[in-house]
Amino acid sequence: MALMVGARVLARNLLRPWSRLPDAVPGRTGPAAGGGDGVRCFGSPRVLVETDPAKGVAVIKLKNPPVNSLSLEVLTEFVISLEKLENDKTFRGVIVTSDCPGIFSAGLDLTEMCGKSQAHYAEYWRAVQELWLRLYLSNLVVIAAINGVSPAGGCLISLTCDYRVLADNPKYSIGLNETLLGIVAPSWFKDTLVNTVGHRTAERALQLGLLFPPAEALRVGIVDQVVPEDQVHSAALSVMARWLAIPDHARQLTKNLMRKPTADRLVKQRDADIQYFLQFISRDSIQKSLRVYLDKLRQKKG
Ligand SMILES: CCCCCCCCCC/C=C/CC(=O)SCCNC(=O)CCNC(=O)[C@H](O)C(C)(C)COP(=O)(O)OP(=O)(O)OC[C@H]1O[C@@H](n2cnc3c(N)ncnc32)[C@H](O)[C@@H]1OP(=O)(O)O
Repeated sequence: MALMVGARVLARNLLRPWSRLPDAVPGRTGPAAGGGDGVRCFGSPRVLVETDPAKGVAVIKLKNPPVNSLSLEVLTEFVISLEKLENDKTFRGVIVTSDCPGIFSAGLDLTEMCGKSQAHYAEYWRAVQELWLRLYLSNLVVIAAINGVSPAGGCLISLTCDYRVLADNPKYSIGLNETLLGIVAPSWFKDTLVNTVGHRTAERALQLGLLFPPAEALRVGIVDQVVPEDQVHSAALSVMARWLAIPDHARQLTKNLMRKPTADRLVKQRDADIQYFLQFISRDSIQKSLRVYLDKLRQKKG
């Protein structure tokens, strides 16, 4: 039942005409994503989309302050924006970045996984799955311009992209640090990392919950390029131009060849994966770990 409610909510959101989204900001023109006129913006307050139709490129900027945590709303709005871009043949590439200074994304929203109902957990997890599937199998060239710290789910978002550019700032670490929270990265998180850095590096990184600073991130291959902070966006645009020089059909079929077997593993057992998540996240010991971790984050200031 819970699963059906979750699926219905997501389906309703996905099918809702864009212009009727409650938070939509349609047709606003704004400063160019890559310079020049004709850039149009749409999206929602939490997921801004700047489009440059002449270049065929869009920029998705996550804006969920203070830390760009991936709440249910952010996940849903992200999927809707992506789908809109996928369905508009004007666009061939998208850059994913953050509008929150110093933070790409703090990952999954811990408050969505703590002290909530089973129905809520199911709805939330389905939304996490949905975003991962959409990003991982996107026909667009997807480039991450990582302009801030990127733990756990934030790292996962960038791992689904075709290429990762990280700003060279020692504070901007990246990795799947789930074990440090007392939780476990699911198999498809693990697969995404293995496909990027190889089995041994992934095993060590996952068990130890490693967060890599830029130079190390580049060395292990969890990012493809490290550039000075003020050049992240221009570097992402240069990389985009190179990837867009490849004929779409050949690149897309090749991407599919590389990624579909991994995605299919989740698609085939999506409901079972949700049930597994429900069992895991509802355990008293896991809820306690999450509460302790959240309290530590909150007390940091005091
Ligand atoms: C066998 C298989 C089993 C399968 C079962 C599945 C199990 C579940 C798997 C789920 C996987 C989880 C992936 C995740 O993404 S979990 C999230 C991991 N994220 C983190 O560890 C990052 C935590 N945050 C930080 O380290 C820092 O906040 C920061 C990002 C470095 C920023 O530091 P800052 O000093 O600028 O800000 P800070 O004061 O810490 O935070 C400001 C407020 O934001 C709150 N907050 C931070 N992160 C989160 C978050 N991820 N979710 C929700 N809220 C967050 C923080 O509590 C502060 O709140 P407040 O202002 O004090 O109220």
